[in-house]
Amino acid sequence: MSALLTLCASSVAVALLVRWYRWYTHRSLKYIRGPQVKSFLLGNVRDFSWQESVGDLDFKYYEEYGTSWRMQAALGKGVLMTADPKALQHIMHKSGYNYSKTTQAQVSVLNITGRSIIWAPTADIHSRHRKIMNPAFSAPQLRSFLPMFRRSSGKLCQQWKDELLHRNSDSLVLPVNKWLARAALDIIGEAAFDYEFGALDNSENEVTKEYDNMFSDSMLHLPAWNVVFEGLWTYLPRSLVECIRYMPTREYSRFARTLRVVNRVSKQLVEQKSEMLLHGDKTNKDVMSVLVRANASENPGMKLNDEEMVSQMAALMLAGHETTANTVSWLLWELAKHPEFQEKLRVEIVQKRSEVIARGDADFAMEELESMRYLQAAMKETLRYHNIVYHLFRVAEQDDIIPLANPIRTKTGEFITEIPVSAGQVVAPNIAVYNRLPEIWGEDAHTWNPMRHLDEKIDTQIRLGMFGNVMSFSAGLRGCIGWRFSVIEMQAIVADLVENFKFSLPDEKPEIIRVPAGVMGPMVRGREHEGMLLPLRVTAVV
Ligand code: HEM
Repeated sequence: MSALLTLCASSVAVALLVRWYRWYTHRSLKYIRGPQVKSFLLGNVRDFSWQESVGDLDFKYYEEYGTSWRMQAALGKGVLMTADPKALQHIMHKSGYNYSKTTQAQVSVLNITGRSIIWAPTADIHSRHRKIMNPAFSAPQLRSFLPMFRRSSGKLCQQWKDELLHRNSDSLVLPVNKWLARAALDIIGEAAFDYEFGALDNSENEVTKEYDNMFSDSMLHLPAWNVVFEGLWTYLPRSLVECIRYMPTREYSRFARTLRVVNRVSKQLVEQKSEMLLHGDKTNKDVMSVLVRANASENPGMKLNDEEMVSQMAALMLAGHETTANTVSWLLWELAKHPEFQEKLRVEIVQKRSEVIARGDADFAMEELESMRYLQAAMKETLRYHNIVYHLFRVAEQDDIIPLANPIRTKTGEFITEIPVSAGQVVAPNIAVYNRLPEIWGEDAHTWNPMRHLDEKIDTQIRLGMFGNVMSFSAGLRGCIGWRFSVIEMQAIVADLVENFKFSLPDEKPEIIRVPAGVMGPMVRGREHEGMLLPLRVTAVV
């Protein structure tokens, strides 16, 4: 028995070694410049995941090496990082499914959402998911959500007014990110599942509690062993890697706990909606109902199975609430730092309000929100400047040649305009740097300046992003399916908040850092133990 075990263990070890050796020696990127690697085991991964504020290292390396450089993942694996517009267009738009998600990216998503669209590992699985989900994200379907978004933002405003009344004050410092996360959870609940989380009414709701600080609890400052361990995943059989979610570590058990709660609710909802469909009820417009109907009318080979259907809920909650809530939080923070722009925005909203009143309507129509130039510019600029997702990780399925708009100097001093990569090469589109390229956004790219979107000076020769050409929603076949949902939601919330409240920095002027916790979120320096936090002084507009 023990001989058999030894044989098995040795075979696994040899197989691992062979796979690793193949990776290590394949068409390398060693001639491309990049930051020094202090540890073979950790590569540069730990430097990035421990940087104090997202972008600190990225912007430094961009200054040193240009728009493409080599970094090193765990166990000596080279990664091509690029913010080069032509390279990104090639990878995200022109290559179809040639650049798929890396094993680490897929398995992390599997741990958080199950077998959802975000996880979908292959072209055929992903296109099947996307086909079923697309109808639920069509522009007319999403526009019909506006009144509901406005109801939620109205509720948020009322809660803040009640707080002010309760404290008998016209101004108060509030953790705006926490409130916005609860509003966004209620919105995704109602729009996506016709389900009331009641998060704004009750922060003790189990789902609200599970999502609170989920990323900072699990992915902020990953320990060294975790980095090496995740580096090993590429060399292990997929079925084994997928079992990792059952390991009782900080990261995996936090995700597993959240997923258990979400799946329980989700299962009931899918059953309920399938039941409604069986009884001929096709009236519900929420995303999940549209999904259940689209799935029912699809031919058997293209359908999502039960597990996949249930997983979409976790995916939508994961992708659709904190991303939007954090973006709005950053937007309010920037308004607090730019009071003149904030006032211009308020005047714009108030002017449109008088048109609504003159017309005898109760609220803004979609066209009115979309015609608010300062509002649109503030959203685009915040998405650009405070991108919640900062790196993507893709792997080339076939040998390829990546073209560059900006030639880079190699270690030997030669300038190259394209980078040949082998199948299996990991490529990391760098959203943080692309969104700050002076050649696209202007010399003041490192300044939050919404006016750039009104001056029409942005270089859009290479079209990449979905909204304002920013990369924050990613791009191409696997770009954010919910970008329109998010934009409509953000404009509904911001217009309401700015019409009703003024935002300023708290007296103690807390230093806000953009922590790298898988996604980028705000924390107060010195109060990191409180988790994600963005406090602002909120004053009622009278
Ligand atoms: C400011 C808000 C948002 C940002 C910054 C954002 C960003 C992103 C990014 C960068 C991706 C690509 C991830 C990758 O390739 O690994 C993505 C994908 C996705 N997003 Fe969003 N997102 C936002 C809002 C939303 C909303 C509101 C929803 C749903 C209601 C949503 C649903 C999704 C889904 C389902 C995917 C996976 C798409 C696919 O793989 O085909 N997102 N998002």
